[in-house]
Amino acid sequence: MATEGQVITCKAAVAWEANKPLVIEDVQVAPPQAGEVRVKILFTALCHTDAYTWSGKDPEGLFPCILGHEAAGIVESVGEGVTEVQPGDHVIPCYQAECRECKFCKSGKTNLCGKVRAATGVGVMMSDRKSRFSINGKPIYHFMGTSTFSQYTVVHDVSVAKISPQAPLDKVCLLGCGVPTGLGAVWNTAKVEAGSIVAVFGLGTVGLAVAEGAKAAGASRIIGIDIDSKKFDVAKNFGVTEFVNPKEYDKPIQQVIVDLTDGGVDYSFECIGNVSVMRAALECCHKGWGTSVIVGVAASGQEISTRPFQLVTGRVWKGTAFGGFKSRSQVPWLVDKYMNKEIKVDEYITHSLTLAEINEAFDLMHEGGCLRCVLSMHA
Ligand SMILES: NC(=O)c1ccc[n+]([C@@H]2O[C@H](COP(=O)([O-])OP(=O)(O)OC[C@H]3O[C@@H](n4cnc5c(N)ncnc54)[C@H](O)[C@@H]3O)[C@@H](O)[C@H]2O)c1
Ligand SMILES: N[C@@H](CCC(=O)N[C@@H](CSCO)C(=O)NCC(=O)O)C(=O)O
Ligand SMILES: [Zn+2]
Ligand SMILES: [Zn+2]
Repeated sequence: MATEGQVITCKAAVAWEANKPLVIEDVQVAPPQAGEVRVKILFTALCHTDAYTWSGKDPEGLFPCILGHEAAGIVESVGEGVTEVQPGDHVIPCYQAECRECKFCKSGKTNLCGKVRAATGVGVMMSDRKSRFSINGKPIYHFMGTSTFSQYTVVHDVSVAKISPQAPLDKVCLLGCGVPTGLGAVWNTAKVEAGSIVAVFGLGTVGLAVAEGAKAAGASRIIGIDIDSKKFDVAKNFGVTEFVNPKEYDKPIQQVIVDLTDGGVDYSFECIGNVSVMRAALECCHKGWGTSVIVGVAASGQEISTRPFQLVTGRVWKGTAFGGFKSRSQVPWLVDKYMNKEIKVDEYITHSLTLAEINEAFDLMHEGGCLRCVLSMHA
């Protein structure tokens, strides 16, 4: 049955309130308006940022909402004026938009885009500042401009990357967030050179992708730091050469790393979202040139600190969103790299469940053995 122009009623996981179990509801999804695309989501993974917003600690977290931002699907219909995708195209929704026209996109200095950010931060679509999701007339907020925990979602046309129709959607959904973030933190933000010594704090999906990116960049040592020693076996497969568990030392972890590396690392990456670890990650960098990249998302109200002397003496503190990748231009390229076996994706998928099992999937995420859990949306 043709659905174009019609309201679609489908299943979605609704976060009614912070920290309360998600509820699978029948949700009405309005047709896409001008500049919008309605996507049938086939697979979505869970990322820690979904859990962060769900926890109520995200200043941009509005309820009720439909979370989810690491997914893949097929375009169902497009609104007026949409030219770059059409029904049937295989796509990855992109929480970091790329309009190619705004001050940010034209700067050549950042992957951040300003076109729809103000709307996506408050859970609505840009054209009329309204949601396309509702339940019996009650609006449900969008999330990150993607809301992929729904069988159908509506996104801005600047927030969708068209990918190879050959790519397996149950795998490449991961290229919507965690894996590109880690790879890009190394390749785009830090620009790690061959021979570098790298420290990775946090060996979840993002940290492991940092390790993978650092290995590809030719790093000579990749030191993985995690409070869960079970992570090390897996981490070796992603390029980590040495493992440090801070719990096994009395001295501060930055001192441990400095002692291990004759003065500090060339590059460090914080992939946890813990502001104390962010400080340690900066302070374990080598005097004169060491660069630390903040990747983890810390809760509202948290602040970073260090002695300014750390920066005066040449250390550099940076951050990255989506690894600095320009989403619409580079996600298709990442998909092709995966298809050519140049980057890992399958190895990050430890669990597969269905949309109906989403609360179990979040429980799994908080257990050490889970990297990414992929949900089949129409099973
Ligand atoms: N900047 C971005 O664009 C971006 C994109 C995706 C995810 N993120 C963020 O990156 C972070 C990591 O995401 P993930 O999915 O890999 O998370 P994860 O929870 O799977 O991994 C975090 C790891 O850190 C370890 N850890 C926790 N506390 C620690 C400590 N004090 N010292 C050392 N290790 C510790 C955990 O054992 C775990 O292995 C999250 O904060 C997420 O929100 C940011
Ligand atoms: N709303 C949060 C911001 C969270 C955040 O920093 N998000 C990252 C992506 S995390 C993906 O897992 C990001 O891209 N930030 C840049 C942006 O949002 O434009 C808060 O306010 O704390
Ligand atoms: Zn994410
Ligand atoms: Zn832009």
